[in-house]
Amino acid sequence: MTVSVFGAGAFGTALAIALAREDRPVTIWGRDPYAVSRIRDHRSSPRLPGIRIPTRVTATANLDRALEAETLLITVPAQSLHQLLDRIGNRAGHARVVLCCKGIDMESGLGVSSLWAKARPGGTPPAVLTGPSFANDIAQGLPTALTLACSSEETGQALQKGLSTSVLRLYTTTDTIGAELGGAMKNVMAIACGACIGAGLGDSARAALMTRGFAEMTRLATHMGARAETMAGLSGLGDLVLTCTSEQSRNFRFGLSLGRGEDFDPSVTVEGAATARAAARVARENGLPLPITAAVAELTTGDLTVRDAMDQLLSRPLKEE
Ligand SMILES: NC(=O)C1=CN([C@@H]2O[C@H](COP(=O)(O)OP(=O)(O)OC[C@H]3O[C@@H](n4cnc5c(N)ncnc54)[C@H](OP(=O)(O)O)[C@@H]3O)[C@@H](O)[C@H]2O)C=CC1
Ligand SMILES: O=C(CO)COP(=O)(O)O
Repeated sequence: MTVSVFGAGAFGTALAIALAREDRPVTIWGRDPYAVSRIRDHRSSPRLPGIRIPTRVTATANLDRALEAETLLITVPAQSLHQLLDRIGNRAGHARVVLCCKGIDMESGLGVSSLWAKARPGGTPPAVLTGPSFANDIAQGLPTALTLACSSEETGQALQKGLSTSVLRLYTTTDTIGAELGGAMKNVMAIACGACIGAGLGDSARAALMTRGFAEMTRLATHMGARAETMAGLSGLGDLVLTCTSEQSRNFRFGLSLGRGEDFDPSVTVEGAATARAAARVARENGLPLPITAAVAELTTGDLTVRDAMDQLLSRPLKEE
């Protein structure tokens, strides 16, 4: 199976490295010719410091060449997906598409697979690859387990076989909506948990946010047609645990900076900020109570302080769990 990765960032490069280590042919497409030449000529990426990219990884800025692969892994941030879709146009042909981005599109309020399907009516629905995995861990060859979601069981199994490696273990599901919303919403909860720890509110408060955040993720996802059990898997609970407890997470670190009142580098990809706003809007429109998500949305726009967010959440009416 030939694979092209679209997006020369941390995650795309890490996946390419994992496949190349097992002698699978893989090409990275990047929009920035400098980033591409750095991979091609120097075998390194500033987003994966200290990692050497195997020579079996090919890098190109030529979109048509990358689109010749049988499987296309899309690894740009969720808010950039519509731009990439416009750029690809109808040139993806019959390739199998696997979306690896974690977010809800701000403009449409759609998850990434729904956004792709809307832009390609009648086309083969894309698969989703998501779950607990830091790019740096994958690039180092550390053991990782992910969810490969595909509405077609047969295609899902073929992708599982083609993309698993001896240390990257893929589990299949047909619930693409559950998988993608779990991956999107755990970033929102990681910002909340980072803010909580940054403001010195303690580990008990973080555990409460993770648990009630998980309830919100499940409420939103099941409303959108997902299965509740998907949320308890790698793509939901698994990624929630990883991202809410590790300073390797950019979303968690962004939350920490909010809690500490510190600046955060705006060039760093923090998917949970836009996703919180998109999800809060979807929730309002559908009458779904997502109080943590709403608070994170307002925290990221500066409309709420961490202290006010805490007071707001604690003063909600008492209820059954
Ligand atoms: N990093 C991680 O540990 C993991 C990340 N993910 C997910 O993967 C996705 C990508 O994250 P990650 O790789 O870390 O992000 P990075 O910030 O490291 O890289 C993003 C890449 O996408 C490129 N890009 C952005 N917009 C466009 C566009 N419109 N067209 C083409 N390329 C574009 C950037 O190019 P340029 O440099 O030119 O801006 C850059 O190469 C996110 O949704 C993230 O949640 C999932 C699991 C783990
Ligand atoms: O998705 C991830 C881990 O599964 C990466 O998290 P961050 O985007 O917060 O770094």
